[in-house]
Amino acid sequence: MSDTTAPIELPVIDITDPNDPAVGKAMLDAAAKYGFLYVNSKGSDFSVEDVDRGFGLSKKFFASPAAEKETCRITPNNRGWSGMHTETLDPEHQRTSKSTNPSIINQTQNPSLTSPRAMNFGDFVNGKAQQPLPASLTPHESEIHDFATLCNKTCSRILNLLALGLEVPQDFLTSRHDPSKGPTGSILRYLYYPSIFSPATASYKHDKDVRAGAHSDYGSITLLFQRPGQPGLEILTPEGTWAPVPIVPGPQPDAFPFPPILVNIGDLLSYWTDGLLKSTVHRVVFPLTEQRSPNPQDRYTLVYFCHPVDTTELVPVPSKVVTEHREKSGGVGVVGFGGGAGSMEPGKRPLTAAEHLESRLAATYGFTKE
Ligand SMILES: O=C(O)CCC(=O)C(=O)O
Ligand SMILES: [Fe+2]
Repeated sequence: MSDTTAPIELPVIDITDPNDPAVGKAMLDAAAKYGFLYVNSKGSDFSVEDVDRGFGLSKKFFASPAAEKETCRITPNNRGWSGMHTETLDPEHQRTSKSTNPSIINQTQNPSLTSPRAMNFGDFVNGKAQQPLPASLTPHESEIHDFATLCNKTCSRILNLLALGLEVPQDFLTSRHDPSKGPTGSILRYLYYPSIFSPATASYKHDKDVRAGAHSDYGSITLLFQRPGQPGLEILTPEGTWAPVPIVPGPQPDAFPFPPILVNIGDLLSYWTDGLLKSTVHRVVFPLTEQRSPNPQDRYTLVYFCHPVDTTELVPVPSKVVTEHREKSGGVGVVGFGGGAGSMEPGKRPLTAAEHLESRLAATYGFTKE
């Protein structure tokens, strides 16, 4: 299942009008077929400057001294900085050696492991981060908060359109993702992947090593901002091959003010819709095209993982589209992690969003709640 095939062609959806049922249908179809789609940057809530500023802050952070980053090392609430070797996204394949013993690969001191450098920001309260910020970012707290707020606004458009496609009350999803109603698991994340030519990764091979192991995301939807000339994302197709996702789709790269925002469905929304919406496995590699480029670049991405308010109960979505899917697929099968919301046992209370997230984080970081 490790062949890399032709790049995948995903639809680009214009979300300027979040109340257009035809757009809602197109959004739902893409989410059900691929689990991935692009949102046209033109109809999003972001200006070119907003996105440039976000990438500028990320670069500033990753260029700052390690001792400064250490002051905000990642904690069990998933906030903070992780250098290499903290995440175990896909322990089977995330290695350079041929060893197949996961207990060896899983050791954080194993120098052959690679994982992205990341900085995670959780909810802001009244514009204030609820976590230590490093010296490089303390003067920029309000800009980081503004970026996260824009992400949440764009997610609201997308969730509104998905609700239209699902034919449920239009605010069914947005009202459950409103951070003013309480803490959420949402995370804004800066990511940095050195190019295969950088000293940190020079011994790596494009066909053996990955920059971020195969995984699915945990939340409802994820926004991914990418820069031209910094490819690497691949998604697992239903045929079991890896398909690269172009940064700018289509024949006219200049058609967009900045590269379209890549959106994908996470495990929670897949669980909530009994697998109708797909939480597609993806990974980040050192692409061959990039290695052959005369000017190979490090890859920086900005990611926003949108989660519901923690206390949201993941009751079955009251959607006839979901019900039809459930009936057609012969009941709820294995959906993400722990079955689907529709397989709730009588008399048992539904899982909350916070419980769903906790179970996924425990699997990735080995964190367990006391
Ligand atoms: O940086 C990327 O391209 C993807 C990141 C990603 O998949 C993640 O952080 O979950
Ligand atoms: Fe991901």
